[in-house]
Amino acid sequence: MNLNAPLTIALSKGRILEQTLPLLAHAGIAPLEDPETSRKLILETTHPQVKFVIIRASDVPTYVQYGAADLGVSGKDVLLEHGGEGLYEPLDLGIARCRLMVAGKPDTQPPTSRRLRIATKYVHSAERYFAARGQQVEIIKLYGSMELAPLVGLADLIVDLVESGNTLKANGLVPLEHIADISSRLVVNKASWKMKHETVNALLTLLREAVTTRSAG
Ligand SMILES: Nc1ncnc2c1ncn2[C@@H]1O[C@H](COP(=O)(O)OP(=O)(O)OP(=O)(O)O)[C@@H](O)[C@H]1O
Ligand SMILES: O=P(O)(O)OC[C@H]1O[C@H](OP(=O)(O)OP(=O)(O)O)[C@H](O)[C@@H]1O
Repeated sequence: MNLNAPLTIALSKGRILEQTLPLLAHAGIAPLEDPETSRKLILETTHPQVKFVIIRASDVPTYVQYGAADLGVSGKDVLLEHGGEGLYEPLDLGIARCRLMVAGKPDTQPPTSRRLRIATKYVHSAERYFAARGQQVEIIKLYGSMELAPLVGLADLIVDLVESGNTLKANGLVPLEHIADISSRLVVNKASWKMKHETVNALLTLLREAVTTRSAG
């Protein structure tokens, strides 16, 4: 790929990196070191104009919003929380697919003397969802292991990601309501989109092609 401007791409370790690397490989871009084992946070790639920055999944929109990275790959769950300011979201990569759901114990009854308590990492999505239904709830912000909250009486329900349902099942919980289908998106800094349009567009075309080829295969 012929790029006439340098590009920084923000990626997070784990499933996003694992599933994005084959798509980037289609564009001739591969890291020079294994990002899963390297301690480096900035990685050179096989393309002299492209580097990766390796950050937490929930930090990707922030790096891209402020232009510290031109592009990034971010779960729609994270983008819904971030709000999408300063970003374009031109391509659904169709990876890291799951659902954002309300879940709880199968016999959950709404409390009579207080508001329903919802434990979640997804505060904004949960607030929007229950507000749209006219339900007054108390949101309890957690950073992980949401499934524990209903088991120990911290919350009545949780809002979390569900893929196979195994995590819920292992903890005696059931999915109750579907909030949103989630997949990872290519995000682009708005200024980079304008200033480096030709370069960003060249990469976007190749990634779109990789996504289409993979879906067909
Ligand atoms: N079980 C799952 N199946 C499929 N996709 C998932 C699953 N869990 C999370 N995802 C998607 O993958 C993205 C990255 O998840 P990952 O577990 O790598 O990071 P994280 O631990 O949620 O993020 P952070 O480190 O910022 O807290 C999520 O934002 C979501 O879009
Ligand atoms: O329905 P399942 O297939 O069980 O997947 C759902 C689980 O996956 C995610 O956690 P993950 O495994 O990514 O751990 P993390 O939240 O610590 O990153 C999510 O937070 C759920 O706990």
